Amino acid sequence: MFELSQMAAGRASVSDEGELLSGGPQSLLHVHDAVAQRDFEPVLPPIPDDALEDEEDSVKIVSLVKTKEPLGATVKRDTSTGAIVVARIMRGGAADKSGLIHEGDELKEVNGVPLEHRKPKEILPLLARSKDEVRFKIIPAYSREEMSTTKQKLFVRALFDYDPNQDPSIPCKDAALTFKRGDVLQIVSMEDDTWWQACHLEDSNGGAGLIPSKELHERRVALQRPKALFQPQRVKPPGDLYTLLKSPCVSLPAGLRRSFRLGRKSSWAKEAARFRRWSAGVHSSICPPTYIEVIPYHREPKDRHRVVILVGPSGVGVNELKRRLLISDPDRYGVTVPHTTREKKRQESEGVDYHFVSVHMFEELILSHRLIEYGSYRGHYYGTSLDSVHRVMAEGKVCLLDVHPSKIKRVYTSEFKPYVVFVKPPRIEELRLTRRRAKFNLCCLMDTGDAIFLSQEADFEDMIDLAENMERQYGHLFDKVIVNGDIASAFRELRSDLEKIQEARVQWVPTEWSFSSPTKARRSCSHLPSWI
Ligand SMILES: Nc1ncnc2c1ncn2[C@@H]1O[C@H](COP(=O)(O)OP(=O)(O)OP(=O)(O)O)[C@@H](O)[C@H]1O
Repeated sequence: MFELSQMAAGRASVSDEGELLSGGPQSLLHVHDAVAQRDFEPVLPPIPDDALEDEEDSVKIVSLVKTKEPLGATVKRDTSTGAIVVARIMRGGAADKSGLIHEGDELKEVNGVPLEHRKPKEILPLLARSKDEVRFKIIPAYSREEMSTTKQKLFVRALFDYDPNQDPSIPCKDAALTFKRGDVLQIVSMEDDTWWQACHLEDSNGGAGLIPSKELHERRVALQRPKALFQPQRVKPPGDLYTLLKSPCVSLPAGLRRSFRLGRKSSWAKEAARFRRWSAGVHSSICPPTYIEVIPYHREPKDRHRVVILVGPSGVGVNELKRRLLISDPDRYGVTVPHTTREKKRQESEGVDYHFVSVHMFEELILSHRLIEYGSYRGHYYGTSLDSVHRVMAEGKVCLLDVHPSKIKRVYTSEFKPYVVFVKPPRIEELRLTRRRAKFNLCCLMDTGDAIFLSQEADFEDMIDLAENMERQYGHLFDKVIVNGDIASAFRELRSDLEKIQEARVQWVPTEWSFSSPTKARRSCSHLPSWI
């Protein structure tokens, strides 16, 4: 490791300052004497003979003892002045720990060798040549006070995967941080607009690494997006569909039987998928998911469980996963009972299958904003109320909610603390294989007794397209993505993830939940305060 041995240029060393601050009145007198005798000063290396007169105030000589650990700094040439400056100090690295070299500092000399007219790559051999000690002559960029005010604790959850080995523009691969979507990172520096520095939460002792800044990632995604526009066979104007989508009853009721949703799928859902493809391609103004600011949440045993929201394109397997969770642990998981205005069937029970209400009562629920989502089917209303979620939570169960992602915002509050799982279809080959094996493509029986035949290939493509659009539009709200290829593996992964969440000592939740309740989740990056 490089260790600090001395610093110079007429300043007290860090440890001297510490002593000055820690004493009482006696110490103060002692310090006064010491200052009067000027014996507080560290032993300085001789001021270089060639130091310019006007540099004396600002030049600093820093000596570091050399060990095997790298210095943890990068240098670059300032294009306007030609000077060699410290481009980056890796947090937790040897240079950072020394506290004596900072970003923006100008390097004048290394071991007495002037750096004027040298290229950054010529500096490494100079460092390598030095044996026990490396001595830098530096013109500091900032005072130490300025530096300390810029440091804050900021935690974010990454909303995309990052592998520096796949990134040709990373300034230094070895200095980069690999992360996966969902990882919580501590941001330690945002001074650079393009490359931030962060460390993994579980690795807070380790050094920081470079990660793409929010702006950089957004720019990159925006550059990739035009590809979507060049798929002529898939881009289709919406026609009459816009009118349909503007209708107040387009959202999917939660807790409804699968057959209802499948029936819906064969009618407007396919067109909706095409519309969304078109609108996403043409009006791609939505910010891509980057990082969301999070804070720790320490769940107390008396606290209610977080609501688990399962979302995904129709037919992907949301209901199947929900069903398996309920069967696997009925004491732990519960589902809401929906409201409907249709007649009760003979075998059905009030409050078990549905809450059977009048149209007037249903409209009251709509007007009082007590419904998370609602829709109409064959002339009857169906909907899921906030109260029904409360009821499941009050039983001490984890409420499994299955809503369209546009409705997540209705429960995106500290009251429900939703944990959102996005169920995603696998690649088309696996989707074909697994669903054909399960004979899903052959025929689906509706609760009316009608059999509908699905045009399998188009459905698979629509499902994948819908999933992509959902992820693009609502990805910032997803805590977990489960790819539902093999149903048994997807279920195992989901169950173990939910158990981990419930048992975790600390959970990371959006910062905005700490400000108000209920809170509105906003999609636009520019408006969401915790979206950085
Ligand atoms: N991984 C899988 N492999 C094979 N079949 C699956 C898989 N996941 C789900 N299925 C089957 O696909 C069909 C549709 O699943 P499911 O009803 O859960 O979809 P959904 O996402 O709830 O869609 P909808 O809301 O339209 O009902 C069901 O018959 C289910 O058993």
